Amino acid sequence: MTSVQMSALDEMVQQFLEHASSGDLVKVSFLISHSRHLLNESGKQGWTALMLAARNGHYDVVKALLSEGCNTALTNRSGQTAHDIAKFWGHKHIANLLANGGDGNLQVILPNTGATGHESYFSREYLDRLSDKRSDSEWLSAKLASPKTVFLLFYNLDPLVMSGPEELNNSHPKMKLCRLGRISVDELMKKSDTVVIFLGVEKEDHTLQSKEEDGLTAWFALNTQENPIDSLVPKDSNRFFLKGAMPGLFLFDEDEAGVIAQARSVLAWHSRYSFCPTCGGRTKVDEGGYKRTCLNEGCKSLHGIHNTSYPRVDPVVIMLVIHPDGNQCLLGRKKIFPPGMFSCLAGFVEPGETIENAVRREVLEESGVTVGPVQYVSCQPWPMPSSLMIGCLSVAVSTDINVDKNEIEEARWFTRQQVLDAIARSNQAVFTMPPRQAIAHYLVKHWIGINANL
Ligand SMILES: NC(=O)C1=CN([C@@H]2O[C@H](COP(=O)(O)OP(=O)(O)OC[C@H]3O[C@@H](n4cnc5c(N)ncnc54)[C@H](O)[C@@H]3O)[C@@H](O)[C@H]2O)C=CC1
Ligand SMILES: [Mg+2]
Ligand SMILES: [Mg+2]
Ligand SMILES: [Mg+2]
Ligand SMILES: [Zn+2]
Repeated sequence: MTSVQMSALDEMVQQFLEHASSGDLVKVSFLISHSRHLLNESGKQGWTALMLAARNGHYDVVKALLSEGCNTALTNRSGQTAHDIAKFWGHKHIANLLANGGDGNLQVILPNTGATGHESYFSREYLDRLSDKRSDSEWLSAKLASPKTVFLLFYNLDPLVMSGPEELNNSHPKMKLCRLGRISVDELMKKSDTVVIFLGVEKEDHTLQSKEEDGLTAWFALNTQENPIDSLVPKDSNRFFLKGAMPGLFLFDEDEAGVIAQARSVLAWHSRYSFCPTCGGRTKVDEGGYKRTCLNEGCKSLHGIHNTSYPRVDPVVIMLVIHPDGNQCLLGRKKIFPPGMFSCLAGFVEPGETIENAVRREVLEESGVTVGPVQYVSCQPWPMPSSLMIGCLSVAVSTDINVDKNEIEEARWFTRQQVLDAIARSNQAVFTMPPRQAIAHYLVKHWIGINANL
């Protein structure tokens, strides 16, 4: 090698080390992609790029160097590894990343155990779904005729309710579902456009009464296209259809919220899928309302398993993104949110996508922030119309925000103190939280709980 070539190489090493030291991820990545041998090169006093990035707290550069497979065991002339250096200079997340070979943030910022067992609003299973009875038409007919059976009525997906005696949040009356008997819905059951679905049986009611009667109290839900209030018997002026999903559906107790989540999602599916999605033919309702079977004998949907024949559930990821410093979180607001409210970012999982990748993609699309580790926390059925909100915590590896204005009006990093102020609704609060019934509210509180121990 000539001295000219030597000096060109030295210069490249020098530049590479400088970019690592100043945290220029783009240039570091570019140089590695052209000259991988640079990864473990050292400069003055035996300092490598990894050590320099660790010294100056450049998390994303350290992460990139690790992912390229750089040697973490190298020491400088003082005998320090990059891990020793990060620890010494107080860069806790980088020290942890180096100690754990790439996923260190999980230990520092996220709790050791992911799933919390938290019960979200809309998630309580008040009824036993008894899915094996859905295909037992004799049993279903007996239950539909029984005076003990409970019928819930929906008109265009709005539930029939009565105002409860208690007040919620001082502004909204608490709602109760009207539990109708067979006689009240007799006329409606005869109408061809009324959809009836079997919800399940009351759980605590399993005592066998006689050989003919199993003693189970069954619940069904009906949806009608025309306002049936005048045909209900007996007349009761306290009953009304609760219009719109928000905030109406948040006003029930936890038992009824769970029943509504199940009933409304299945009824919404029927109202949107009256015809066969495969051939456009007419369908009939089967399996207690949990299947629509195509009436066209030649239809492909009659052979094999077809998800078009069953009620759909759309998975949505909803995530609280934590800043690499562990003390801020990323929240965004859509135009339709009430003024001042910020919430977790969320988005539909796409076909062929993992939960983790959906979290990373949606956060990047909506805010421009890159996410590293992702951890599942808790989930929530969301019957508007039929999503499953999959709640995650995740850790950002970049911090610049670049909002996609089509989806989000604004996104910001909020400090722990700002979040605490918002939860406490203090005068200092710079934003308002989503309501307690939304999983976003829980995710934020969950993070605050974790951080309190840091
Ligand atoms: N429980 C909670 O705390 C929160 C719940 N949400 C819910 O999460 C859901 C998804 O959040 P977004 O930000 O709207 O998702 P998103 O960020 O994926 O954007 C929504 C857009 O994606 C498209 N899209 C893709 N797949 C879709 C599907 N299966 N159904 C409908 N649209 C689909 C549509 O163009 C839609 O406008 C919404 O239904 C929203 O109500 C959102 C925030 C908080
Ligand atoms: Mg999106
Ligand atoms: Mg979104
Ligand atoms: Mg999306
Ligand atoms: Zn068909």
